[in-house]
Amino acid sequence: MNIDELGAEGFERVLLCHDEETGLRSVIAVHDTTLGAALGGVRMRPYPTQDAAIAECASLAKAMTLKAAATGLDLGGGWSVILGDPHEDKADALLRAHGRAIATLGGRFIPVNDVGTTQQDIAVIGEETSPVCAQDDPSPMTALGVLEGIRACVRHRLGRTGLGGLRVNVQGAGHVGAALVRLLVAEGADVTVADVLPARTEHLAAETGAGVVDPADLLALDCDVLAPCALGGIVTDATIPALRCQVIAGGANNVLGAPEHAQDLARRNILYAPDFCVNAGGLIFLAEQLLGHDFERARNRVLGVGEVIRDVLGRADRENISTTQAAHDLAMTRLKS
Ligand SMILES: NC(=O)c1ccc[n+]([C@@H]2O[C@H](COP(=O)([O-])OP(=O)(O)OC[C@H]3O[C@@H](n4cnc5c(N)ncnc54)[C@H](O)[C@@H]3O)[C@@H](O)[C@H]2O)c1
Repeated sequence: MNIDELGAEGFERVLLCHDEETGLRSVIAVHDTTLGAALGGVRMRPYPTQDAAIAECASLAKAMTLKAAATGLDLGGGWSVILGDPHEDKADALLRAHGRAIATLGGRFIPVNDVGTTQQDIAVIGEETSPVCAQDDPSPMTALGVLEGIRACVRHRLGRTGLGGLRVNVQGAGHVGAALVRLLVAEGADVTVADVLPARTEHLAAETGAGVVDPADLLALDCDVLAPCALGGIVTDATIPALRCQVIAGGANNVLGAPEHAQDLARRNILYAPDFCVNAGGLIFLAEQLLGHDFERARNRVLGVGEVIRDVLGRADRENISTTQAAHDLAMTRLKS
C-alpha cells in the first residue's frame, strides 16, 4: 500500500492511498479533531479526475467539522472517498485495504456508510480498523432531522405550522430521500420525487402515492420546498435562475456549488437551510450510539435539529447575514470556546 500525505492547508491530515494488489484508490481527509475523533462517510463513486476526488473529500470533511460543532457534538470532521464504480469495482479485499489505510490514523477517523457504500461494507472495513459505525443505518434519522428543519423553515418563511398540503420536491430516492418522502407523505405534504434510477421512484410512488418526475425537470418545478437528497453541488449559477421554490432544505451534503451562492439564493428570496445543520440527524444519532445512549434518547436529540435551524434563521435575520454565515458562526463559536 502506498500512502501519500498531501499536506493540505487547514487540514490535520489528507491521505492519498493506492493499493496495487486490490486496485484501491482512495482519499481520507481529517479536517479538525478539536472536539473529538472525526466521524465521516465513506463515499464510493467514479470521479472524472483524482483532483476532483480530493476536492470533494476535503470539502465534505470540512462540512463534518461544522456539522458536529454547530449541533453541539463532541466529534471532529473527516471524510473518505473511494474512486470507482460501486456496482462494478467494489470488493471485500478493496474495502479491507481502505480499512488498513484508515487504521494508520489510529482511530482519529471513524467511518460510516454514504453514497455508494452500505453498513455491510463498513463492517468489512471494520475488520481492519476500529472504531467504525456499522450497526444501524443513520439515514432514517437524517430524514427525521430534515423534516424538523423543513418545519422550522416553513414556519419562518411561510408562517405555516403544519406540513399538510405543502408542496415538496425531493431530489433523490435513496436512503435519505425515500425516508424523507415517507415522513412528508405521513404529514399530508404533496410530494414529488425524482431519481436517476427509475426503479427507486417507481417503488416509492407505488408505496406512498408521491408524484414522480424526470430528474432533469425537478429543480425548475414549482414548489414550496426543494429537498436535495442526492449528490451535492446542485445550486449553481446555471440552476439558480430556474429555481421555483421558497425554501431549500434537504439531506444532501454540500448543496451549494460555491459559498457565494448563499447570497444569490437570499437575493432571490429563497430561504436556504444550511446543509451541515439540517442534515445532522444521522450524525447526532451515531454520536448518541457511540455514547451508549438508547434509541429514544437519540431520537429526541435528533428532533433538536429544528431548534438548531430556528437558531440559525434567527441569527441570520438579526445580524443581516446569510443563513450559511450564521450557521458557520455558530459552529466557529463552539470550536473556539
Ligand atoms: N445517509 C445519511 O444518513 C446521510 C447523512 C447526512 C448527509 N447525507 C447525504 O445525503 C445524500 C444522500 O445520501 P443517501 O445515503 O440517501 O445516498 P443514496 O446513495 O442512498 O441515495 C442517493 C440517491 O440519489 C440519486 N441521484 C443521484 N444523482 C441524482 C440526480 N441528479 N437527480 C436525482 N437523483 C439522483 C441516486 O440514484 C440515489 O438513489 C448524500 O449527499 C449524502 O452525503 C446522508
